Amino acid sequence: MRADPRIVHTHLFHLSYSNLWNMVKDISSFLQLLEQYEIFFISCPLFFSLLAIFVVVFIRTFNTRNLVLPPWPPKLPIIGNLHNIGRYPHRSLKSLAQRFGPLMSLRFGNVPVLVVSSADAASEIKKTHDLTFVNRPKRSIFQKLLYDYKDVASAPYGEYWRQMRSICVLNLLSNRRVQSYRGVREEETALAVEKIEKSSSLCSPVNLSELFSATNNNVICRIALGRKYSEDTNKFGKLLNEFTKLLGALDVGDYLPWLAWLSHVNGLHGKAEKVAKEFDEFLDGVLEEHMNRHDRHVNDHAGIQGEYQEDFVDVLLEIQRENTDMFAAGTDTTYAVLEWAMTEFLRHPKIMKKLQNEVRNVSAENSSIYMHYLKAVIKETLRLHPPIPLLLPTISTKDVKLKGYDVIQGTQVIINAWAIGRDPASWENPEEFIPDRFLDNSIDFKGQHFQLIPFSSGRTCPGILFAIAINELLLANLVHKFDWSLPGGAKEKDLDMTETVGLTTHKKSPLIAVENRCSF
Ligand code: HEM
Repeated sequence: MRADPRIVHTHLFHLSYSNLWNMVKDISSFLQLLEQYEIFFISCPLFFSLLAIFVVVFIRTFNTRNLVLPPWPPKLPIIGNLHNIGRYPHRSLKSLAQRFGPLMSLRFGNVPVLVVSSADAASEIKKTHDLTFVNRPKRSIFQKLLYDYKDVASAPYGEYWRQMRSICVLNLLSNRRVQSYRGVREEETALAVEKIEKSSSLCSPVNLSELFSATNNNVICRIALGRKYSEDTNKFGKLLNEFTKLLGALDVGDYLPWLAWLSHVNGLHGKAEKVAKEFDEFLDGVLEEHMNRHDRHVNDHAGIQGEYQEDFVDVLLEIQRENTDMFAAGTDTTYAVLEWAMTEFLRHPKIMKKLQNEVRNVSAENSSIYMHYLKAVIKETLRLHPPIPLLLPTISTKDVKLKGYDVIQGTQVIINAWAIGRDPASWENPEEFIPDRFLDNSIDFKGQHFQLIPFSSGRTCPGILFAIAINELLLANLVHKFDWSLPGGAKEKDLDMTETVGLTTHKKSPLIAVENRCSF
């Protein structure tokens, strides 16, 4: 099918007065965004002289090919559509897609970008053209933080990635492995419940965000690194936090290589190098501890099966150390689900009651099989609040036709899972939190149903089972043992739903709740 000839890419600018005004607004939000990354000084005269030179180069570059590109919003010289990203890219891109369609062509600096905002289009990318879009774009921050793209998440598709990925899936995150971590999950959940009981006995509010993050960190550290690092909780937690924040930071040099120096001047690269070094030192300590433990075990138990239990690092030690950092991907994302689920419960007490009825009536042995409503609640939370709303970007390795449009080699692909989860074409009352919508169908998040892809599809997340196991257990325990309310008699509508900025989205202000009897 031939696409609408009106969108043939022959003109550079289509500016009406109204979209000129929108652009002015967008540019001011772009400047705010830059300010956030401390590069507000780009307004220096040097920048504007370079700008003039590149306007000419830009226009020449764009007018060379006659391609049928997906519809696009107006672009600015040099920066293209970088000003359209806004503070919350998943929200800004959804609004743009409502005007320009589920396949939208943008340009971030020099880089062509395809934004995908419907289940149907995502399925084309992830199913039909999976191999064309399986690679990740190179990003200098990833290079600095992820051992020159050696970790599973950023490694280029190929033999090395396949090996790392299969180690992950078979040895660390398989169903059998995840089952074997059950004891750790249960112990840490019991400790979390104990903490809440203590606070409740004094009628003190509970900082649920902090509790979820700490419990999840403890579970992951015990499984991944062999022990808790709670004595270093603040240090390790802060480091992880900075690590994930940096992964989501906008590095202008990735899109405009001639401006790469800005990230040196504004300290972004310096920060990345510092965090990478600190992470490295932390992991050195973990590895040394493991090697000593392993040697001691071999000496003490020569040939006898002892209590020594292999953790992730032991397995990874046999291969390479670079992959330990993938747990940064697991911590932040997993606890975000708990935080948003509890937030939605506090806004929808009837839903919390319905889940309580279910968990209070199911026996412990059957719990994971029969808790249909709990599973529905988790799906609904992932639909409305996917922890990585734009998934991880990929890049096309060759020119390809997609629904009649040209996608050129080197195009970065952003799949807006957040927008897809709220698409009225797939969901009735898409903005409402209604777990019941999952009770009479088999829609799941494992990558087969493209209307719900918080873990992506194709090159999907290998940590799904791991994440769901801890989420189900902690959530079930929290509503089984306690009745929750907002502190000080606050109403549901008072709950602040503002999100954090970055690769993963959390609630910006911590979620504080109290037991019902202490709410006034
Ligand atoms: C609710 C929790 C989680 C969510 C929503 C999530 C989501 C994602 C997403 C969207 C991707 C990118 C897939 C793509 O677009 O290509 C990803 C990749 C990945 N995740 Fe997760 N994740 C979660 C938990 C975990 C956990 C617990 C682990 C490990 C313990 C983990 C390890 C990884 C790894 C290693 C990758 C890279 C896979 C590859 O590129 O081959 N994730 N995850």
